[in-house]
Amino acid sequence: MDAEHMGADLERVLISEEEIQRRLGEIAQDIWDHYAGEEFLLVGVLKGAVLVMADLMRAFPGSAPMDWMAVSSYGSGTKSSGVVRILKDLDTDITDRHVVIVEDIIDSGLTLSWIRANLESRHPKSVEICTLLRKPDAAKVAIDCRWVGFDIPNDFVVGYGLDYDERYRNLRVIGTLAPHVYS
Ligand SMILES: O=P(O)(O)OC[C@H]1O[C@H](OP(=O)(O)OP(=O)(O)O)[C@H](O)[C@@H]1O
Ligand SMILES: Nc1nc2[nH]cnc2c(=O)[nH]1
Repeated sequence: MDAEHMGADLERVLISEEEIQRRLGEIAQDIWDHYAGEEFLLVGVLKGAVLVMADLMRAFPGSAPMDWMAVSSYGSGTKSSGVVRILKDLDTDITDRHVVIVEDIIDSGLTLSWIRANLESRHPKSVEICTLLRKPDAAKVAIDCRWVGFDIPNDFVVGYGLDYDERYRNLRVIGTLAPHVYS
């Protein structure tokens, strides 16, 4: 599908490219200041967080190591199943290290609450969460999230890493899909 058709599938743009980049710049500085020279490991959750990770880490004043996990929670549907399975685990031993989980979105919160508990059981020095998006009205479990880019309404969104059936991840904006896409 070409870019023009992808854009036409959006009903509404919720967050522009400029807004995303500006907010990630602010968060990057805040994370950097928070650890005050101590090393922290960025843990991205595949695949949605790929773009957040790329832009966040490039906004740091220095470098930070990264690692990735892949879990299954949504399949190809639009509802979280709540059943989380590790498809790819970390390459890194996080014992006694500061960890920042990097996510694209907290929706029901089920995925991140499971991942956080899993990582905490490995005895890290600390675990914090950074998410670009959060849907407060969709929360099924409370998540203590230190860095949130934007709170958004409880609608299914795509773009900037977020897909609908593997499409739209490469959109530079975040938006809702037009009804004709689902039918
Ligand atoms: O708060 P929750 O309701 O649990 O939803 C959030 C999860 O859903 C998305 O991943 P998805 O399973 O769609 O996989 P993907 O990142 O590979 O697209 C997102 O990246 C989070 O991991
Ligand atoms: N693409 C997409 N994936 C999600 N995973 C959890 N919530 C969402 C959402 O709103 N959009």
